[in-house]
Amino acid sequence: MTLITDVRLRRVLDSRGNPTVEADVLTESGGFGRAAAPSGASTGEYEAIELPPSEAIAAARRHAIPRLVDEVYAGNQREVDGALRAADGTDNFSEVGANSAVAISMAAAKAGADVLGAPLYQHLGGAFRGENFPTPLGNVVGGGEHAKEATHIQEFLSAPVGAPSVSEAVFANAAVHDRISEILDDRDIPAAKGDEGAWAPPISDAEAFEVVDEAVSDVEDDLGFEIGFGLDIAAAELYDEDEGGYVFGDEVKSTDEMVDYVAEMVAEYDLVYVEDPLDENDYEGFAELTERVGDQTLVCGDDLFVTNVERLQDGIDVGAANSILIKPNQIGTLSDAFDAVELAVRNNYDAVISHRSGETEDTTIAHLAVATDAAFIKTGAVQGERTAKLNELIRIADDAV
Ligand SMILES: O=C(O)[C@@H](CO)OP(=O)(O)O
Ligand SMILES: [Mg+2]
Repeated sequence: MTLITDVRLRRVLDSRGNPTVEADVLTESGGFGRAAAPSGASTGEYEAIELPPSEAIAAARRHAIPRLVDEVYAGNQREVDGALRAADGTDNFSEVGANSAVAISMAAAKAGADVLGAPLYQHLGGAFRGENFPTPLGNVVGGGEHAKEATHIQEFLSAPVGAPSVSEAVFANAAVHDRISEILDDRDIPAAKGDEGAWAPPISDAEAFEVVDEAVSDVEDDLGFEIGFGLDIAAAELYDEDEGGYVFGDEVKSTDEMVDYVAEMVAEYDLVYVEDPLDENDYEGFAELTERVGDQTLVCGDDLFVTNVERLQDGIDVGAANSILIKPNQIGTLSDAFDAVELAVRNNYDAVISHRSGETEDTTIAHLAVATDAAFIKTGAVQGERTAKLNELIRIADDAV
């Protein structure tokens, strides 16, 4: 075990060109770890608080760093994360900022791995991890809060569930992304890209279903293994209480209509995954949908659970879903993210480790997915800050990290 001897914080760019927090953690024996906080656009109401990076850095320097330097061992993740929580003193990291907290938490884990001479996934998950790999969910068409003048549904996600290896799965998602641009071209539809590199064409959700279905089938035929697709509806962003439901342009769907719509899409397109199909406060609606389609598809809570064990437990109690999205920056530390995965797994929920729409080159979530033996990882299909994680998964599988 080696003591943390220095924590350095700085502002760096994220993929949207916004500043974010990067942390370096150094140890007595020369260990080093570096990590950066991602940032959401369609953030959940109950997420831990992201402060403006300069404020988060100043607060962490004042409150957190003195509790870590010469006090805590880098390899003891619970102690690192406990010190961060104690330094903050709130439930939601509103003093220190979840962005500073998560950057330090992840950098300390990397320093701990460095000291051991082990890859991060092994330090976090143990000696027997590294055999199973998550299926990557690749965002190939999208809109919502991630792109203007595009689909109402935030993400259409390619899901190569039959891929024989993680590398083939990663290339399959890139091929679906590419095939979609050809199909759009054939239909004379111009398409910009959204924040995560997905195509953001000015088409209806109904047409997007058709296009993605065609692309997925074509690539499935080419590659010879099963590729399905799924959605992140990000329904909290569509929900408007004053309008009395979910706003899809000129049409407003009531909760019952929304449940029917999603259930119909699951049946029609054999969807393998549906994230945030209803508002983040609607446990009941989630439970009704899960009752209807939970044996056919994953119903995943992102804004609903915000990687928070209390919200997850509430969901488990009412049967709200069968899967949880895990985003370390939604809760602030790796220990909290692990606790959420463990509670999920104990209750037969699949964990899906996820990026944010604002990302950096940081690859921690690739290791987290392998360390937790997660069923899926959602980290885009193309674009540098997304491929950083996908390529790291390929390296982990190749024993080359
Ligand atoms: O809703 C989501 O799942 C994410 C990532 O795709 O988006 P954001 O980071 O904007 O919350
Ligand atoms: Mg989401």
